[in-house]
Amino acid sequence: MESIKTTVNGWNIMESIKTAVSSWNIMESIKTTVDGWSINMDVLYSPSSWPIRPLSLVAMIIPTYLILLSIYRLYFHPLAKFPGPKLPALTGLYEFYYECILGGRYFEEILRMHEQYGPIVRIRPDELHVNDPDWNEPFKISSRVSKWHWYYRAFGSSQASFGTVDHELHRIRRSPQNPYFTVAEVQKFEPEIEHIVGILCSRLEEAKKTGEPVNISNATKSLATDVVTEFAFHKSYNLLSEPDFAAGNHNMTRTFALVATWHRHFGFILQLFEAMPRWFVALTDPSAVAMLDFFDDIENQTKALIAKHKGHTGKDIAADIVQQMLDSDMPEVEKNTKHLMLEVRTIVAAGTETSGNTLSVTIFHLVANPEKALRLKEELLEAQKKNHGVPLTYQELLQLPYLNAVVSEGLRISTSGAGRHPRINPRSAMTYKSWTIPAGTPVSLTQKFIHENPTIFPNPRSFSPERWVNAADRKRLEKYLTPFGRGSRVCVGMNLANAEMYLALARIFASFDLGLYETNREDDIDQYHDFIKDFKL
Ligand code: HEM
Repeated sequence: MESIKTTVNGWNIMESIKTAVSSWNIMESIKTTVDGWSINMDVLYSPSSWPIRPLSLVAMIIPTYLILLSIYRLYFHPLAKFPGPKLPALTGLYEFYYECILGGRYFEEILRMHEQYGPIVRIRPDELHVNDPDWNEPFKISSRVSKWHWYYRAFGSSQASFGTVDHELHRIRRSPQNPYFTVAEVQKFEPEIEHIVGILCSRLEEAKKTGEPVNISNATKSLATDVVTEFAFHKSYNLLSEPDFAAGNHNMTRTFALVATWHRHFGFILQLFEAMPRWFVALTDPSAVAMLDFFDDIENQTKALIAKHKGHTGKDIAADIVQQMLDSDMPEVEKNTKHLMLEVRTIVAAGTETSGNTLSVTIFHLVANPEKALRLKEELLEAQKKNHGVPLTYQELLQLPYLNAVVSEGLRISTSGAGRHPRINPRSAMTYKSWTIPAGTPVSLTQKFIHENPTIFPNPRSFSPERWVNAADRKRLEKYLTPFGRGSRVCVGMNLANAEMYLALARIFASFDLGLYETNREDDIDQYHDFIKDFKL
């Protein structure tokens, strides 16, 4: 055996291997670099038995490694003492099956685990989930928690505020956007929302004349897309004018949710899609092409706006979200085209299916409960009459108790983001009851579970605006109604989403009597998939 000269961090690797396989021939030495370390590594092989010896070494090492890893995860891992089934504690493949193979359905399995093991459960080898509506520690702003990169990379936006991991960096990226999304800014935008809602109403009017059914889900998602694109960069995509309400675009968003889940697990799927020729992507899924076209379009819009604002130094009211970020005190390094483009893409993507889905689910429940739709209509018409026939503004609509109750109940029952929201405290341990969650552990909560908790919201599957009408009840329940998330990562677009909801519901239900057409709750409304994949597949 030749001499071996390999030392990394003082540990003589090859000396150890030599001892272990001293009967083997060592024939060759190659020079390789690992993490910047130059290592003279001798390659082990026996020419007479190649490749049997290396293969048998691999065949020996892999099972040994897996057995040791399993023992570690089950008995010695810092999370080993937490309750939960053995399989998800052993391997992330358990979650992979529910998320990637079944398409975002792990939330149902997590709920089942809680039913069996209690309020805190180990749902992956390295992740805990808590189902307790009163536990807010990971969302307290003072906790300065991070997001979990592995989970949020699914959305391909770790450079945008949504997917930014670190709390402090998130503050730097988010603060410049906040002034653009205030209640006051949204109120200024009210005429544009009115205009876009008007387009939807005229499409409904046409359908009333022709008797054609309207796919309200695609219609409301088009409305949300038109509103958010008009709001962000004053160029409505005008999907409401598409004959089929741009059904392909909305399929594309659902495709994205599935691609995103695979991307979370493998980390390269989105880049792979982006690098593939379009014709090849079309072979796998035509709606994925639409997704890539959408990415390109947002990139082009952002570049055009950057060019338009070049040289502008004003700190006055921003003309669009790109100018808002360019004019802000955000460090220059954050103002590069890629970062701005990812922010715009995230804002548009986050503001379409969410608002559209909430609106269509709310409309469904009103139409499925005609007495509630009638109560809403009467409230709206009465208020309008008192206002001398002039339709109420957003601010005036906010004063209507039943409409308020309908919006709250719609937000509760739709919970358009069904997925979990993992947070990490990298600095210190978190405490849940008698449990100490080690620093650095991803711990998740799922808003949908709180919104459907029968002790807080009795009969949670029933659409009941009435539970919000009494002021004392509303005060007690509002604490648990957090469809827009919590803490420093709360939805930046919530004021816009609220304005859309109030204005669209008010105009639609004051003017139309809708009925259901080939729609049932089980197949068309209930949420079977994580995040935005709302329909049963
Ligand atoms: C009913 C409609 C909406 C719902 C239910 C909703 C829900 C949420 C939730 C739950 C989060 C937090 C996610 C997390 O913690 O991981 C969030 C964040 C976000 N939402 Fe919304 N959203 C809605 C509408 C909108 C709209 C209209 C926009 C854009 C105008 C928008 C843009 C965003 C962005 C950019 C974030 C990331 C915020 C950050 O981390 O700084 N959302 N949304």
